[in-house]
Amino acid sequence: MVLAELGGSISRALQQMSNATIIDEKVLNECLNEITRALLQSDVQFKLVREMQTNIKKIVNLDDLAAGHNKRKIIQQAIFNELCKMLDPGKPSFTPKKAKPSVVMFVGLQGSGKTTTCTKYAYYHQKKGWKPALVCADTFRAGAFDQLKQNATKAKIPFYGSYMESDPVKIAVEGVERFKKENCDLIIVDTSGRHKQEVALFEEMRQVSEATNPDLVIFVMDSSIGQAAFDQAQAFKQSVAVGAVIVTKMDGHAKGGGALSAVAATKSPSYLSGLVNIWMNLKFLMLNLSSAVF
Ligand SMILES: Nc1nc2c(ncn2[C@@H]2O[C@H](COP(=O)(O)OP(=O)(O)OP(=O)(O)O)[C@@H](O)[C@H]2O)c(=O)[nH]1
Repeated sequence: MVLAELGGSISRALQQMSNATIIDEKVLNECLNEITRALLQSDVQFKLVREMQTNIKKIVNLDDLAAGHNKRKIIQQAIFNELCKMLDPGKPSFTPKKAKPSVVMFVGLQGSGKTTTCTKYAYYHQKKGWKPALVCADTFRAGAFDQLKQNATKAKIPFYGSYMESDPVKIAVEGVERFKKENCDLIIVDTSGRHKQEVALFEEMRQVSEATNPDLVIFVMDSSIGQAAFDQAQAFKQSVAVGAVIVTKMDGHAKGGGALSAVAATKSPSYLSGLVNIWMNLKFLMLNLSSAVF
């Protein structure tokens, strides 16, 4: 079930509950069962779903609610709060400020969507008045620089990279320095894809991070890996200071809920709570960057 469908199922369950003439235990249970089913179909961890159900039942004690209380509203609010709690790491993520240079480094598994998302992120901020720039520190994948260059050119965003240099640390430092001198206020460093078992590549990522001292490290994750995202997110978090998570490919995958809840479980301060907004804005870019991006 993709996220839009999950949203639809939850709304329908709440609507059915609201339409009931009398709100009793049976109606509440039916509504919770419907939501539980939808969350499990979206691959959300069973433990989280069960916790959510238990918490709502504790908050909404129908026997104790005196006549006159708006039971529908109380149930809706409790469900809303518990769903938000599932994705809320409890810490805000770093927010770049205009006219003050910020360095944002993108990390993640191979093919998770880092380069694509870097450009969307840069474009999104450019539209909001920032002066972004892109640095390609991916020296591992042939064609990575060309891909970033192509995307950046279409989006009219300055970029830096090299066909000759094989040291990503050197490229990242040079790019960041150059764009700081050019007064760019959002310098985005794209890195190679890597897996937690690739120790040398993890060390390289740590070095890029140490040399560029990013204000924010964004872990980009492909939603199709579902709950397996937890181990990977933990591994990245242990090597570099992951400060936000962007989940990609939510447009066509049934495991989006699993990926979201798994990443939330790592308690990274994240974009998760603002994900839908960011996603809507990024979708706009996809239309504009045409088939080169997708
Ligand atoms: N459907 C869909 N495809 C996406 C999305 N984000 C990226 N892709 C596609 O996924 C593929 C990999 O994306 P890249 O941006 O190259 O991934 P990457 O993480 O930079 O790849 P590496 O540098 O090799 O690790 C490309 O074909 C993208 O067009 C998304 O949100 N939805």
